Amino acid sequence: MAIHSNGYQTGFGNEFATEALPGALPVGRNSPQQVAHGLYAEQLTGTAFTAPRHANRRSWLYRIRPAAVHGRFEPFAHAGFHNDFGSGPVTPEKLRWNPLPLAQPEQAVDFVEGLYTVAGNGGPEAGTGVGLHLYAANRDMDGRFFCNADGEMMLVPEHGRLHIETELGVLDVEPQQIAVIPRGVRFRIALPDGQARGYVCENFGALFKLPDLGPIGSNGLANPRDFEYPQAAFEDVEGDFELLTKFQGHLWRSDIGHSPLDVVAWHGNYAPYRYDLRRFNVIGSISFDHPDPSIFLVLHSPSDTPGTSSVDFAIFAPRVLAMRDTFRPPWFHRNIASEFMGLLHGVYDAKAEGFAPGGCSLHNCMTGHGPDAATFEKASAADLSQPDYIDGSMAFMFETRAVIRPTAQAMAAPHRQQDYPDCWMGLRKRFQR
Ligand SMILES: O=C(O)Cc1cc(O)ccc1O
Ligand SMILES: [Fe+2]
Repeated sequence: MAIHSNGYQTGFGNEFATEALPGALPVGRNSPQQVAHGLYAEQLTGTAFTAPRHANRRSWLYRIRPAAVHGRFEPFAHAGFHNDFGSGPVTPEKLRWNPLPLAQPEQAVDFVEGLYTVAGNGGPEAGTGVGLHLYAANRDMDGRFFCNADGEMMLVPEHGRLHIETELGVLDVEPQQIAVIPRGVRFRIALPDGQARGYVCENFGALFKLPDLGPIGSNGLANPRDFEYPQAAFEDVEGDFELLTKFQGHLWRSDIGHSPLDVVAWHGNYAPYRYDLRRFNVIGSISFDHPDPSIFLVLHSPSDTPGTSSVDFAIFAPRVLAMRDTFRPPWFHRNIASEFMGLLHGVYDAKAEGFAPGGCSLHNCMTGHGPDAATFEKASAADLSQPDYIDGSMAFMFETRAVIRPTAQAMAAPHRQQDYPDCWMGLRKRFQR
């Protein structure tokens, strides 16, 4: 069973129209008395009906059976994937993890089974915050579909491609590309390389959007036309399938006698999309000093406080550092925001070693951090007459307004680096009167 991509349409949040069978989309109305080809019309809203026009997101789906047609929900156990970020004490310690081990051949694990919750804040009930998860999988979702009613999901592959079949069409992504699947959209993931590993940000707050550019002007950072949305693609298949739904932090299952990937045509602006991080137009200092990493913002979910995001997704992409009389890597700092980082490729410029592709780190609110001792020694003696070319490296950060709470399983994980804080202990006193 596989649905092939019918290609993409471009432009962040555009009003798209796509049909996999000619004539399937109604013209001039959304809900005619009879839809062509005997399809059902169904609306999917991602914002309040009355959200301002510029922020309003909804799509009309023309499908073989409405989404309501499936068996009864019952709880589905998945101990590793949840939104239980706890309410007790949370350590201010600097934390780092080695990559989650790849799924082992003796155990077949699909994308959903392979989800592992590292940390998070807020939750689906609060309607703000994030769930931060990893995945490690080695088999296709077979006869199983997934849907997240708690938030949109940003998938950030680090190893292996993902073939993501959704109700609205297919997204193919490889490491250094991301996919965003809107809240409520049903999907199935196949692994063309047989192995996959990466990160997931589950966004409980406002939908991810592109940042305003202010004095940067009308171009730069992630450009809207580089966001790709699928053309409609469907299957007409019956069988004994399973629909898993994440609802209020827990998984539920129901039988479904047909594939829910049966949307023949759709139109609207609420749809899955992909973006290639290598298309990010990096802007930085061309005189002196290292700017704040907000300059590297790809997408953000705003909070109710102007200028303060619920979550920012920023990337550290290949770039040239030519600043004069400047300590070029990230400075030492303590921030009000909390920072969860991952590495997709290469070496991150603030950490000489120990931060591996597939690994992650957490520096919470006001926790002092910055370059490790080896990076500091190197960069404070570097020859600044030449530019530094940061090539072949891609790191990212989910930065949140609220403190990020690591899960009990992440704190106890064998792949947690217990000695991580030691990487700063070699920063000796340099002071001289
Ligand atoms: O801690 C980090 O490595 C992320 C980071 C990078 C940067 O360039 C400036 C601030 C910051 O938190
Ligand atoms: Fe930081």
